[in-house]
Amino acid sequence: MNPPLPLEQAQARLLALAEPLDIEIVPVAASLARYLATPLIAGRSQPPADLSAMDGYAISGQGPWRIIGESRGGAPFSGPVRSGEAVRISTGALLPEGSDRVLIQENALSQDNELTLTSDLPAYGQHIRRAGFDFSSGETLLGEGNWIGAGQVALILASGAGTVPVRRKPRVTFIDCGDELAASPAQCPPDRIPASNGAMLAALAANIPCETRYIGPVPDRLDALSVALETACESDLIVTSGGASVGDHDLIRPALEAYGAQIDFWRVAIKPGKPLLVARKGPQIILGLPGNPVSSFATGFLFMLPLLRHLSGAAAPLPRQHLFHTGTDLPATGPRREFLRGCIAGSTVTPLEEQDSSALLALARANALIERPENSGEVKAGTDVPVYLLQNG
Ligand SMILES: Nc1nc2c(c(=O)[nH]1)N[C@H]1C(S)=C(S)[C@@H](COP(=O)(O)OP(=O)(O)OC[C@H]3O[C@@H](n4cnc5c(N)ncnc54)[C@H](O)[C@@H]3O)O[C@H]1N2
Ligand code: MOO
Repeated sequence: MNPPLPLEQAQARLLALAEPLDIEIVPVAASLARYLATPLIAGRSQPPADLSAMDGYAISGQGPWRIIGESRGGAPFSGPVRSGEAVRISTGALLPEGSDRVLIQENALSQDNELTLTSDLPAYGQHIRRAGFDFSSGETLLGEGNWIGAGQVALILASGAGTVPVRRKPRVTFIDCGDELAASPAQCPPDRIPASNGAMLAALAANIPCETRYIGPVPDRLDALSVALETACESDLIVTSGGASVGDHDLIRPALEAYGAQIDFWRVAIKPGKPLLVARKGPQIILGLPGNPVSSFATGFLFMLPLLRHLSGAAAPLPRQHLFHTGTDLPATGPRREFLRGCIAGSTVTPLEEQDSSALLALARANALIERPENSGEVKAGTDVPVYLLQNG
């Protein structure tokens, strides 16, 4: 039996197994939470001309001024402004030719088309947004693999694009495996437990646009597991949970072999989540996550989400760490990298008391995973520790 892989090696191996999916062109509104498949190049400049940043008067010279017209959004003033002249102007309106600054209306008095100052003269160029100061036509605005959020949606539209190239959405099938699992939480016999991992993993993936499907719970029988895997044969990714360990009824490995998948690696030196199994069949990837709910969650967070981001074309698919002070002393660790469920309050993260890999109450109360390096000594309260932010509370 090979020793468990170190975390970074296992993550790199998983991502190297799969290519980002094919490119499709979608309307900008449909690109939210996806990743740019090509760099974004500006098709226009923003602003397209010098604009006023305030409501007031575009002026030329020292004043007083004679008001000769108006420039407003969508209706610019045509013609030049000469020294001693002013044009009424709105925020965002085109600056008339010849005006060299904008006087805000709070600092001016207008009477019978005569404009006078009630405060200091604005400096040359004041309250003017110069053409192209935000971006210029032909400029690279965002790189390939950039995530598309609200700000990016606005930038893509402003750059002159109505559509955007992204990777097609991954098709994912979640399969819950185990004789002990009940499909209905409300009608769960005393010797069973409600199946919750598949729904939890689908929820974990909900921020990444995917086409998802659920199968289960599937009993611990090779024939039943084979049917489930065959049913999911069109998926880009199959995520199973349970049956990944060494027990007599842990059948994911033989079921995958019968399905024709090649096992790439099994077991990672992390706690929880050691018995993670990774396999592929052609372009399809299969993640066999451990059944313990917190182990499933941790491997979902550290492996499934990065893989989904990678398939979706993300430039940086791995989760990001942040530093927080630990609120309590943290015990020494063994040969596995540990991920403690913790709660962040202000700049402090405190591990929950219950760290068993089946403990759902502590998982639901956590909003962070605290990373503890393998073979590390005890850490004192107040020390900075690396933390992954969760979205469940
Ligand atoms: N002799 C050894 N035993 C175990 C080892 C080991 O190295 N040697 N590893 C342990 C570790 S670590 C983990 S993690 C678990 C993982 O086991 P499996 O992936 O085989 O999971 P199961 O045995 O099927 O289930 C474990 C536990 O989780 C519950 N479960 C399973 N699926 C679901 C689901 N969909 N929803 C909710 N709960 C689920 C299941 O009822 C069990 O209680 O193995 C250790 N054993
Ligand atoms: O890895 Mo298991 O996940 O320690 O319980």
